[in-house]
Amino acid sequence: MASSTSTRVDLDGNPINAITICMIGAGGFIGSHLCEKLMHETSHKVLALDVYNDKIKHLLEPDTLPWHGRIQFHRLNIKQDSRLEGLIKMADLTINLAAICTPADYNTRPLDTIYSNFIDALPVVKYCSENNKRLIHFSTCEVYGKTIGSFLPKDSPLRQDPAYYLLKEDESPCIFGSIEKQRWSYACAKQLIERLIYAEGAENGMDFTIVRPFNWIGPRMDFIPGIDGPSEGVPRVLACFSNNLLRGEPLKLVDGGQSQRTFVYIRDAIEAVLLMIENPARANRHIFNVGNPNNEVTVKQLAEMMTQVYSKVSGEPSLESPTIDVSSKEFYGEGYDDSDKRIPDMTIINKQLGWNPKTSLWDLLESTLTYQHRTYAEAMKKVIGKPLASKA
Ligand SMILES: NC(=O)c1ccc[n+]([C@@H]2O[C@H](COP(=O)([O-])OP(=O)(O)OC[C@H]3O[C@@H](n4cnc5c(N)ncnc54)[C@H](O)[C@@H]3O)[C@@H](O)[C@H]2O)c1
Ligand SMILES: O=c1ccn([C@@H]2O[C@H](COP(=O)(O)OP(=O)(O)O[C@H]3OC[C@@H](O)[C@H](O)[C@H]3O)[C@@H](O)[C@H]2O)c(=O)[nH]1
Repeated sequence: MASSTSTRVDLDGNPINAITICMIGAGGFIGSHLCEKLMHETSHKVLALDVYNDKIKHLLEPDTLPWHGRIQFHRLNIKQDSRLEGLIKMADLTINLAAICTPADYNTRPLDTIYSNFIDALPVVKYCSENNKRLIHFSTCEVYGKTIGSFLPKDSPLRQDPAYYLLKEDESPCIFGSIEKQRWSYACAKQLIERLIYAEGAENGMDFTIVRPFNWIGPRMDFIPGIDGPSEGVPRVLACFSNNLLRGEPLKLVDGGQSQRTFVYIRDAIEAVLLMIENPARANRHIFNVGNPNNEVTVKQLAEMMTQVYSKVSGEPSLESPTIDVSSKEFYGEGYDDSDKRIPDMTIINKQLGWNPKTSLWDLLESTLTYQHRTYAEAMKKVIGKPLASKA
């Protein structure tokens, strides 16, 4: 149930007034969690824009929901829809989440990736700037690319020095591979739109906040191939590994699974976004890393942990050989490349918003894989036509 605005205050003790938010890409993974949070815990209104609404249907129907009238879905493609400017004008704040953001697309559909992450975001920035509207734009940790340390010899002690790997919003360079490594089409398009937004702030006084998510994961992320997405589709790693576990097949480790990632629970990350929404004076003109530096693993370790957790929550024994190595060329095709290591520096978000993530990797995997099992195990059983062991 929404709490009344008079009882909620911002970080400086001022009452929070209800606003209208134009959320583009509201039907996706992050958007669905943000809409849920806004409906359950605030009095803000949401104009939810997307081409799909499956992940927010539970918030839109039936009319008897306590937040009825505070969320309105507009099915539109921002590539070509004259309603966009009007909807941005109706709102106090625009949040842009719309993007192609699955690595399997970056090297195989580089044009769509660049158009989606740069060209299609241009009118959103323009309408916000021209109409003096605040913009929260979703960028990515991928704008950092590779760490400086990755260019040092493998046995160099400097690789252990945070100066060579810690990713800082206001200091770290953006290091991408060569143009034929089309993996970087996404990071490069995101970097250019960040620079454009920053320039709108500097030259035209636009109020903006840029978010750089570091591998946010949780329920409703992407799709399970052959169940609620194309059988030949390749989602992000959480859904790829969930799919393997649901099918009882080995998890595929791209190039041995040696890349490192830090994973943050979606619910923790959404807390950070709500702080940005409700504390504009502290969030405007800032770029924020949002991740959990304490949850670092190699992809191989992630696979091992997910195998253990899934066995616990499903009651099914794990395979004798739970993982299998696959080359990146075989898995993603020509032009794939990878970020070696991603640890967010938390100084700026701590200082401006006092935010810290709370959930350990084990705990977030336990709640997420419980959701995956509950949501997909029965459907998967039908697809692969073999009965699953019931939970002991
Ligand atoms: N999830 C993460 O860990 C992560 C990490 C880094 C960056 N990001 C960024 O956060 C944003 C949201 O990511 P997500 O994980 O929720 O992805 P998602 O794919 O689940 O959500 C994106 C949504 O945007 C919509 N969309 C795309 N193009 C559109 C268009 N032309 N018109 C209307 N709607 C359109 C899609 O239908 C989808 O529902 C993206 O910008 C992504 O680059 C996410
Ligand atoms: O089945 C798989 C899937 C993925 N992987 C590996 O797992 C790692 C993570 O892959 P993900 O698909 O989650 O995507 P990445 O972390 O590389 O990029 C993501 O980062 C931030 C966002 O901008 C995007 O959501 C996406 O680009 C990569 O090293 C990838 O090669 C596997 O080893 N096996």
